[in-house]
Amino acid sequence: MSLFRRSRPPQPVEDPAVAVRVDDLRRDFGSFTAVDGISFAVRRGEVFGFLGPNGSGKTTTIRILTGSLAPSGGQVRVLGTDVARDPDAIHRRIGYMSQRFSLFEDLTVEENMRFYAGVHGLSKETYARRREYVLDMADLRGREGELTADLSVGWRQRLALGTATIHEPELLFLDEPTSGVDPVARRQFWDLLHDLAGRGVTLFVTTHYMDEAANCTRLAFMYRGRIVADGPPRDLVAGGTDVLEVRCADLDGAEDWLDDAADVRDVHLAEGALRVTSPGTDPQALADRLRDAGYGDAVVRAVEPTLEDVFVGLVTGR
Ligand SMILES: Nc1ncnc2c1ncn2[C@@H]1O[C@H](COP(=O)(O)OP(=O)(O)OP(=O)(O)O)[C@@H](O)[C@H]1O
Repeated sequence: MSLFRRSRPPQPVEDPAVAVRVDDLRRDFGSFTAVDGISFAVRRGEVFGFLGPNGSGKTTTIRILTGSLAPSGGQVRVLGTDVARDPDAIHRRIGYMSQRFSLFEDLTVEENMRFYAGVHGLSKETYARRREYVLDMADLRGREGELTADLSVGWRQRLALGTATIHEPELLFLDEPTSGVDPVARRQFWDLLHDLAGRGVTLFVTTHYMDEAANCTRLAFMYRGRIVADGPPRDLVAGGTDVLEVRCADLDGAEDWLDDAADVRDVHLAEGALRVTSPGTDPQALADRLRDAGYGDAVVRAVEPTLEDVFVGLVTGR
């Protein structure tokens, strides 16, 4: 054993307003690179949406940020702490809610809350106070003794949020927290998230739902291990290429025809019209081509892109 402590490289002075800072993060699984040199920062108080198709590297990134997986390269600082050096220091200050809710189905509501209070070492007094908060927040008062398995998905989801925040974390990671939940429960859940954000909790959320993405203050979009777009939702939409909307009687036929057109990146049906991603294509020129192809009644106009259009454009353009 050396008598001298090995000197560590000096740590950068962290901006206290930054909750998460990721620099050139990389994670390989064998010869496969799941996270390919990403960099971004999340400011305290933000509702940060981390988006991307299945397999793009979101969960891998969250596992690294929460200290449960080691990175292959790069730096990660969470709440000013180097996660790789001191994972325990951040565990007390962060919360994590996965899409599987991490609840014990054969325990009651009360027992689940008490279990997570124990995991985080809450005192009796703190637990008594937090228990009241969770019961009110999750609308579970009177159901303390019910088996978790008997609760509806929406209630289980709110209980999972309560157990993930029982220790009052400063930063909460939510990995697809609303998958499999009906639209009403999803909206109620987002109300709870906004309430948490209003109390100063930084939220780091992954979701597949674009309406939820629009609730975030900032978004990063992952694709094949890289961040391909980053910014407030409004800026991302404003920076997107216009989408062409096509209306005609035979939408199925027109969709097939457009699918085969070389300059069309994406076409899909939404709300009774076709939305066509085809950067640089003039609406009138497309209407003429559709008419020549036998869709004489086609009306084409340029419309504002939605977030979904922007991301479809990013993915199909690669
Ligand atoms: N332990 C592992 N061993 C090998 N490959 C892995 C491992 N974990 C993840 N991967 C691969 O890394 C890629 C990224 O996975 P990850 O779960 O991070 O994606 P994701 O964006 O979270 O997707 P989803 O939305 O489906 O959860 C996938 O191709 C996945 O198969």
